[in-house]
Amino acid sequence: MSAKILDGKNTAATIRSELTARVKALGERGVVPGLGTVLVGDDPGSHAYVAGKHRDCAEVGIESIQVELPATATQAEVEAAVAQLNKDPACHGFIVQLPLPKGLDEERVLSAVDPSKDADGLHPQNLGKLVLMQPAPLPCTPRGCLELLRRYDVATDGAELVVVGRGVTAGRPMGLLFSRRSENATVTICHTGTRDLVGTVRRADIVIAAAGVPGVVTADMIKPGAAVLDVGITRVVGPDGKGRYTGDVAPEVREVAGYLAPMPGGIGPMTRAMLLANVVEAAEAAVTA
Ligand SMILES: Nc1nc(=O)c2c([nH]1)NC[C@@H]1CN(c3ccc(C(=O)N[C@@H](CCC(=O)O)C(=O)O)cc3)C=[N+]21
Repeated sequence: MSAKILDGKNTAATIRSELTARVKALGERGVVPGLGTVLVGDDPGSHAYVAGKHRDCAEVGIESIQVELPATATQAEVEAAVAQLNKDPACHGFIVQLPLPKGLDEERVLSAVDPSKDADGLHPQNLGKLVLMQPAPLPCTPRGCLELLRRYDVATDGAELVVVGRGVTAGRPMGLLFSRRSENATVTICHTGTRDLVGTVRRADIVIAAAGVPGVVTADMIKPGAAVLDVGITRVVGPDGKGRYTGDVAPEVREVAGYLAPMPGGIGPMTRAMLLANVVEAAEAAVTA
């Protein structure tokens, strides 16, 4: 039996149509939500991702504010771009596309973002609020995983949930989100120091693969019927010289898992949809403030 596909592409389209209605309601109150992006350098992957985000904005009626800087930009120049979006009233939320070119201090740049405009949910203050379980914009990838599981009625309450990867944008906040009382999963985070990766992942009812290591989650690690979400996305250059993307989940997993959020078509589109949701929510908060 092949896994039921958790279709992030379709679900994200549904979410965008729901957001379109909320953007229309904001428009009737004279507010057009705006998403800003700061893109530094010429990494082709980053350019493609940012272009996708602006396409999504156009579909939903969110205004796009794009700031592009050359790979040679200094720390001060990047921080000046952040300061400009912080004070731009048309921008309700923005992101600094990661990774930044070498030599730039990512943490300092992210700390410079106005926490109320942090569409990525990655500002230290908002990550702190996630620990404290206070209301704040949530990191888009964990929120996308949660939303996808909810919409397919995959229960998290009491589930053994194993995250592979401890990165700041996905793995680490994932554990915090799913261990909340409202999600109620028992969370384990695996990483390069994990002694028994196979045995640990095999206990999981829900596996979230977010290591950024192609194929690290293999079929022998999956308890039959488990839900598997592929969050990994690594650009690899094939023998033909063309770049393509690979997930963290090996293809054979599909035959063992009960549910699979594939890459592509799974968490990537959901991540983008949650970015839009964070911007719409920031604009709604600005109206009611
Ligand atoms: N500040 C910041 N915020 C991010 O959210 C962020 C980032 N930096 N840096 C890079 C990673 C990666 N990321 C992806 C989002 C969507 C897809 C996506 O939509 N992927 C499609 C395939 C590609 C496509 O069709 O365009 C899919 O999985 O179906 C991929 C990757 C966000 N990131």
